[in-house]
Amino acid sequence: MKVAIIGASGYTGGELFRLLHVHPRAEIVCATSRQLAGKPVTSRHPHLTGFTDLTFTNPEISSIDVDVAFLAVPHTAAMAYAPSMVEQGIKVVDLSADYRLPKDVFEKVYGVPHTAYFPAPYGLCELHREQCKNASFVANPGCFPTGATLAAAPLAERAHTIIYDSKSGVSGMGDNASEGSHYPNVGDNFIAYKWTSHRHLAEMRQEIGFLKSGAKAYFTPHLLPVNRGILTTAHILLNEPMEQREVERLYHDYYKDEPFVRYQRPSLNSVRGSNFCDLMVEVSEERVVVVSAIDNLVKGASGQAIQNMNLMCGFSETEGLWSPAILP
Ligand SMILES: NC(=O)C1=CN([C@@H]2O[C@H](COP(=O)(O)OP(=O)(O)OC[C@H]3O[C@@H](n4cnc5c(N)ncnc54)[C@H](OP(=O)(O)O)[C@@H]3O)[C@@H](O)[C@H]2O)C=CC1
Ligand SMILES: CC(=O)N[C@@H](CCC(=O)OP(=O)(O)O)C(=O)O
Repeated sequence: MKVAIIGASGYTGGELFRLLHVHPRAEIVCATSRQLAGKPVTSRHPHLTGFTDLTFTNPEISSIDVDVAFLAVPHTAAMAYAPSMVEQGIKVVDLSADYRLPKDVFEKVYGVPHTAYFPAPYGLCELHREQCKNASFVANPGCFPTGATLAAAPLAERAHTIIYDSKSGVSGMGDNASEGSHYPNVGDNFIAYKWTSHRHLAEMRQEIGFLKSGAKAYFTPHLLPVNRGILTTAHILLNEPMEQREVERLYHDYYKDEPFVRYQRPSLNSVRGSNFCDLMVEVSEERVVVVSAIDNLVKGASGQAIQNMNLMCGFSETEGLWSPAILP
């Protein structure tokens, strides 16, 4: 498969390169960056030296001849590319938020008009696998909703309230420097942000609805002084109390055929660089605490995007992704 990465100079673009290099069926032939057009990809991504001779090009999509494209561009930018690429017969995985929500919800949450809306499967593979198989376009989920929804899914139907408390590494902000990502403001520090109003809450609530749960969901994100990873503590308040063993069995059964969900004590170290989501439960009367860990750039973005590409193209879901995490 010939592959294009639109937005290849960013973090998720660089991670797509690293992961696709070992994918047996993918060859990256196009990597775009408007600011770095004409420069070698390795000038931005030295980790790729020896693995690619490509130079960045401008995203002139009418002349791109590929089978698959990843849109690794900021939200509101993807809608400028998605419709015409799909029309050209290219299979597209969009890493941005542009097609994750219905049009009216997107416009409310993101505060901008959606100028090129069409409905798309939501690419949380464990929940929406059938819609993603053979699809020509998939909206890859947000990083926080991925870890949070996987933590809550098996119990959602039995809950009346779900509170997600998440901590993210700084690469979740992308590679644009800002006051919030400035080292002295992040290193040796720990903050909550958008305490009650983060845009990912809409995706989390959408998935709770998909799971036929009437539970109310709430979300507070925090910024951890690490590069990669998201640890989510989901407090799930049940309609009826359950025993520890019963909840454990429920989680084991729910995820028994899922290659990328592991039932074990979660930590960022155990998932870093991998496409795994690790999770574990502890029950106290009506409250179940589920903790999940993912790498925001892999299962939270580029790895899950490749998992979706595999589904869309009829490949084995683990192809190119079956590797363990990197230890510190
Ligand atoms: N970082 C993360 O953990 C996650 C990110 N995502 C989403 O993935 C997408 C990419 O994120 P990330 O890699 O972190 O972002 P970065 O800011 O690191 O990179 C963005 C890339 O998009 C390009 N770009 C920016 N504007 C446009 C435009 N209008 N048209 C074409 N290309 C453009 C940039 O290059 P240039 O400006 O030179 O063209 C750059 O290559 C975003 O939508 C993000 O929300 C999703 C899950 C997790
Ligand atoms: C740490 C950090 O800033 N994280 C980002 C979310 C990361 C992400 O990729 O979300 P989208 O895919 O929806 O853009 C944030 O809170 O907005």
